[in-house]
Amino acid sequence: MSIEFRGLSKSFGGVQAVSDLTFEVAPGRVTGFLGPNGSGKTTTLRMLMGLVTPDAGTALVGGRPYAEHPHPARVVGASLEASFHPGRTARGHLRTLAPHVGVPAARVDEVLAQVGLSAAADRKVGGFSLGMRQRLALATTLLGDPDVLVLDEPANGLDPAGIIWLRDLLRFLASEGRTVLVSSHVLAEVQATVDDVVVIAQGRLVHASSLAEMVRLADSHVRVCGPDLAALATVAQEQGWRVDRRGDHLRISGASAAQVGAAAFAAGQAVHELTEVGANLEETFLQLVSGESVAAEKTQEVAA
Ligand SMILES: Nc1ncnc2c1ncn2[C@@H]1O[C@H](COP(=O)(O)OP(=O)(O)OP(=O)(O)O)[C@@H](O)[C@H]1O
Repeated sequence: MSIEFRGLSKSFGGVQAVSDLTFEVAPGRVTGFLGPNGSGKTTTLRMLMGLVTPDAGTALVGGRPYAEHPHPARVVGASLEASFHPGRTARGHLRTLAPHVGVPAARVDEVLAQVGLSAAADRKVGGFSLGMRQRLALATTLLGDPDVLVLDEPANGLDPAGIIWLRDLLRFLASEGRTVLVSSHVLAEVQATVDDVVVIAQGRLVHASSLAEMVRLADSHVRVCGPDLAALATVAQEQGWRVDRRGDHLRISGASAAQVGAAAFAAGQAVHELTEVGANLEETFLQLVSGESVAAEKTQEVAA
């Protein structure tokens, strides 16, 4: 079940929170919805869930507005409005929700186990850490076994082990064919989790692609040195890789260090240095959201 945003706009007083936003979120993949603080992520997700009325445009899940699904909570699990009564236990909180979602009480213990909260099931939520609250919020979204998960900053408050756990869970849920949309203001936080990225700034779309394509945009390359740079350049060009000569080394794009090393070895060319220079994704992300022209031009190339 895909999510579709078409020409979505919303302003609050004089503030244009979301402006003519159009993008799609595919099933079976984890999509990162990224943008700096105040860029309009939460407002967009709230419009998807029918909590805010757009000034223009549509936000559809599986081809219709969220509220028009016969059992909406069985279709979309969203962590936007997660609030817990501090005096209630984790199990009690989920048991209260179960009838509204339309699932039997037995489902509660399943989702508590899924998020690693079985041992804390009968503890009061008021005493929960931020990470435990995040897990409970996730349990809430999973209650209706929905096809679509919409998670607002789910990694907030999780420790490193918790972040790895969340990554594995989200990847598993996507592998089951679910649509997983995860908002974050830090690309690095979701980089290892997401398949696709949607970046917004000041309410506008600035980039939408697979993560792989964004890595290409970030221009990762292999740095190679050797006694005969001209011969090494010819070897790389024959493989169809892009080669730039930079002083005492070559910068080769479109290949891994292993591929460059193997090609040089096959051609009998000595290599003195072979370094894979990782894509600086965070820098690309910051360029995108600050609207720097270089990144914008590159984005248009990708879009074309
Ligand atoms: N109910 C509201 N009334 C007035 N202004 C609002 C309201 N909701 C959002 N805004 C404004 O709209 C803009 C976008 O806010 P939004 O919360 O959607 O951003 P965000 O990308 O989710 O930010 P963050 O990462 O900080 O959560 C901000 O300028 C915010 O102040």
